[in-house]
Amino acid sequence: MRLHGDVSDDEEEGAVMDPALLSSSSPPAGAAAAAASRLVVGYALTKKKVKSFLQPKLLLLARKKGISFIPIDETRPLSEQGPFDIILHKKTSKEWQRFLEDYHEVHPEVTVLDPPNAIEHLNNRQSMLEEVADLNLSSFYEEVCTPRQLVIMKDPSSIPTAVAMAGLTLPLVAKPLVVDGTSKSHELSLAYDEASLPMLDPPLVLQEFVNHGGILFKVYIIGEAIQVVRRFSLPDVNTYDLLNNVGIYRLPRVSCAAASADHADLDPRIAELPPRPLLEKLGRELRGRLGLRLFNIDMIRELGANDRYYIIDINYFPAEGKINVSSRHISARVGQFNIVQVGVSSPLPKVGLAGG
Ligand SMILES: O=P(O)(O)O[C@H]1[C@H](O)[C@@H](OP(=O)(O)O)[C@H](OP(=O)(O)O)[C@@H](OP(=O)(O)O)[C@H]1O
Ligand SMILES: Nc1ncnc2c1ncn2[C@@H]1O[C@H](COP(=O)(O)OP(=O)(O)O)[C@@H](O)[C@H]1O
Ligand SMILES: [Mg+2]
Ligand SMILES: [Mg+2]
Repeated sequence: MRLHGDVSDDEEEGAVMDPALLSSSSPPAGAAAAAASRLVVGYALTKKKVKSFLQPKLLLLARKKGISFIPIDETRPLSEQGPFDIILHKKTSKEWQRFLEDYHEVHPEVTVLDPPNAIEHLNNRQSMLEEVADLNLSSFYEEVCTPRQLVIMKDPSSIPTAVAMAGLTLPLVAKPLVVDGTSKSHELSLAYDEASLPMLDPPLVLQEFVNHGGILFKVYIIGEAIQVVRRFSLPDVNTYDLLNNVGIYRLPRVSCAAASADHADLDPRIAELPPRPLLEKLGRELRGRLGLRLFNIDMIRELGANDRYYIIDINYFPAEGKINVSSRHISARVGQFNIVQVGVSSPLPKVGLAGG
């Protein structure tokens, strides 16, 4: 049963080493490897994700801990595969969601990472940020909010009036409303003037651009573990830019392409990481509210307001492989399982400051 609507594997480039080949020294024997394991993780991921996440070092380390990763065959019933202790997935189609929920009804003892109905919240740029508004951070000096934004479902000609009614301030970042793993869902634009707004293509979210010194914090939350890295972001927009630019500007894939800024020579007021206790509280709150254990938060600090942070994006099961340190350790604890301690060297591609 080929599940439609996913970013199908056939579209992905490149051959991928089947991790099951690594789970035993003898010829590939997923079942035998699984039988010898303390913990069996079935996974349903695109080839791109397998390549970026299930790196050989992770698999060998997991194997030492008695953990094996077994690919799920989406053309066969899940109940005929396994048995699994954990199912790890990043698939968005409705068929897959039903497939997994039916299986989990029969096998409630299997940990699903993460429940599809929880992941669904992050597939929409409005619902993904709704929980942020209700965060209880009263015991913190810092403020964490989201930029003011407006959802436009259709009728581009209505955008200028809607923006004026909402009192949004230009420039505005236009983002596709739906996030579905395709590159189209990452096609962002920057709108400088009201007259250009009808050129946008709904459904979209229009979000006020917040100057933040060109540095973004990517906060990875994996179970109770938290890892934060700096990335180059879009440059600030000043009054001169606003007065001398009109139109809609397509933005590059900043968060994917951005190189690490962890070792860049930056103004400490811009580069200083958010306070650890704040990130830990954010992690706890959002894990509980979103019902997720594998996600990351894109966070910026308002330029000149050292204690005001904005969460602008939340991603499910993002590319941990881009966490930049010469080697990184993430300990992921899920429920009663301690999945893996990951030590992987992951040099980052060097790119210039994005955004031009
Ligand atoms: O949204 P931003 O902040 O850009 O972060 C993206 C999203 O998490 C992507 O997932 P999605 O497309 O589902 O939102 C993810 O693609 P994968 O999950 O396919 O890896 C990218 O990984 P890389 O493309 O490997 O960088 C990661 O950089
Ligand atoms: N409201 C905003 N203010 C300032 N910069 C923003 C804003 N929204 C997005 N950006 C910049 O654009 C990048 C991509 O936006 P994001 O919402 O993370 O989309 P994606 O899901 O494609 O990563 C961010 O990493 C940040 O650099
Ligand atoms: Mg992002
Ligand atoms: Mg995103």
